[in-house]
Amino acid sequence: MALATPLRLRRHLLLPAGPSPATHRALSLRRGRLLPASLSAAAGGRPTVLVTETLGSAGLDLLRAFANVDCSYELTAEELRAKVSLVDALVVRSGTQVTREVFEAARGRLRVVGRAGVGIDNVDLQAATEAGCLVVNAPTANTVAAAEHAVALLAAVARNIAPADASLKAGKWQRGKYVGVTLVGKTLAVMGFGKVGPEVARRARGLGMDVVAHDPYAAADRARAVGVDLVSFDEAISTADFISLHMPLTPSTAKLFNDETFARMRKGVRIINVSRGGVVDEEALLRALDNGTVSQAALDVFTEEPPPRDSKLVQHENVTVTPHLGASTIEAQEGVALEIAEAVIGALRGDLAATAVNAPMVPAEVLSELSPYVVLAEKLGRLVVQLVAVGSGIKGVRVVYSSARDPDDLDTRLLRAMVTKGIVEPISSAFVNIVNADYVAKQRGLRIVEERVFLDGPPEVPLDSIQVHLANVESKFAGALSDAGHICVEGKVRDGGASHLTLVGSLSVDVSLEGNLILCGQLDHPGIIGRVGSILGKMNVNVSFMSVSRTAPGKQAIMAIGVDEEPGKEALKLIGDTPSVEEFVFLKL
Ligand SMILES: NC(=O)C1=CN([C@@H]2O[C@H](COP(=O)(O)OP(=O)(O)OC[C@H]3O[C@@H](n4cnc5c(N)ncnc54)[C@H](O)[C@@H]3O)[C@@H](O)[C@H]2O)C=CC1
Ligand SMILES: O=C(O)C(=O)COP(=O)(O)O
Repeated sequence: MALATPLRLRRHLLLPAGPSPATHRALSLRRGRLLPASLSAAAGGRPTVLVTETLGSAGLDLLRAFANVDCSYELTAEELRAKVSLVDALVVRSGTQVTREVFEAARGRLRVVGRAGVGIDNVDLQAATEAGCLVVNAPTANTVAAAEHAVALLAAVARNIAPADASLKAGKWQRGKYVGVTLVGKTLAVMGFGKVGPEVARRARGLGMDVVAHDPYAAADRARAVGVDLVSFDEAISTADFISLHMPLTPSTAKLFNDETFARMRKGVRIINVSRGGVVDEEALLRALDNGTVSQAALDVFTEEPPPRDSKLVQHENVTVTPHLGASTIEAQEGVALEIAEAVIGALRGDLAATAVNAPMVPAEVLSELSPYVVLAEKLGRLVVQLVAVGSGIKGVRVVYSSARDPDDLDTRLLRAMVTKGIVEPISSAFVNIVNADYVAKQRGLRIVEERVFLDGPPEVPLDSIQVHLANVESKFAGALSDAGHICVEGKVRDGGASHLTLVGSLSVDVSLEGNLILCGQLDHPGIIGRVGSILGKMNVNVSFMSVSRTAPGKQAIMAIGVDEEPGKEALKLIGDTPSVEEFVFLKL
């Protein structure tokens, strides 16, 4: 649950990387680097942020200090699609539909969607994830504004403020018509007890109301702390005089308030909705208003916004409406604008405020600790996929982490994402990042299984080694097959954070994973190392590392040679022709 000080809750994540123009390469998580360089530094230009709805000025100023900001309000869907491929980030409120078509039109450039507010029902999260586009929101700065608006509407309906005001302005003086009801002693059901719900509950308690709440995911002790009982949906709606809605619009809350649920409410109930219009079946509400089940409703939100001019619901004499004003206070708008500007800038830089909606969040300290292993994981992925024989599809990937850490203290999501990135990117046009790694793996039918090997010892070091196994595939390098017949590579992080290859198949090696690698499988005979070394020397290929391992003297051996340059065809042929060299493979890291 986010707290009231979101700016201090900075978390980090690997920035989404997508297929993008060269000038935006800087954003992608480049091999060998944990965090992407900032756009401005590496691309020689500033990122561009498109803002499609009014945003508090302090937030705009913050964005402008970091990026080119294009404020284009009231764009048509077509205009938005045309602009979105020219920007790195998009900042919206509830009035912009960020659909799958928008992500498709972005053609990989759009990296971040910032929702300056809470509800993200106007953003197609699945499409964002598939596109590797991060979605962040500003979930805390408008909480109080929304709660105050709900309470304002609650009091307004109880005392007929809106119709009485209209009547007097129309020249009438109808004191008898607008007799209200008191709030003291009445029961309010707060539906949804996240951030706004409790604020409404607290205020309603202050007005002398009895408050119950329903939220399938809320903790009872949190509710009790504000003097509220958490009750079942049925109990809440059937005992309340007033019902205030504070849940998100999701497939399971859509039209939750319908003919059937209205029928279970107390006759004459009053309903306040400052959440989302879609949680109410508006036609059913109209019927309930007409038959008196619901005596009054106060609506800030509508299924379609703005609602049609002739909407019977809006025009209904027992309905009080506002045009989605819940978050519209000066203070809340300054707050969300700052909150979202911070989050968007952080995400463009490669770190993230604690408000990612479609990506795992990794605390900064965890990220910093895991950073060398993140690099290693990607390199092992790249290595292992190059060992697969052409035409032998990969299905199952087993990643084995050896560690003395308690499983709860080792967050492997990042590592899994990077193994996936390493495996998928060399063999496809897909760009993989932490947002879309699991999705991309699933799409490609890659089943990634993670296993832990528990080591004794002090848990200061997060990991001893990472192994990547590919089962049921043929290898172009027989020496990469383990005794179980899997392609297997293992790596460790050595002092100073360097990635090392420590196992190929079932043979231990020790070679730094920098530059490129030649693996030779040979019979362990004298002179081979020298011969291969001199071939490379003659061809001007600098050897950075060499490691040899054998099953037994005179038997099968593997030579792992790190090389700075890519050897030419002739050099590779000469290596292959070297007596006793049975096979070899050149691998790009
Ligand atoms: N009208 C406006 O301008 C504003 C509207 N909102 C809307 O208000 C709603 C609440 O906002 P927050 O409290 O910040 O969100 P939140 O995410 O903190 O809380 C929502 C709560 O609803 C609960 N919930 C989910 N399904 C439920 C169900 N079937 N029945 C009951 N509870 C359920 C969740 O467990 C969660 O605790 C959101 O829809 C948001 O978009 C928020 C701010 C301004
Ligand atoms: O934050 C929310 O969920 C809201 O509904 C506020 O919407 P708005 O930013 O005012 O369009």
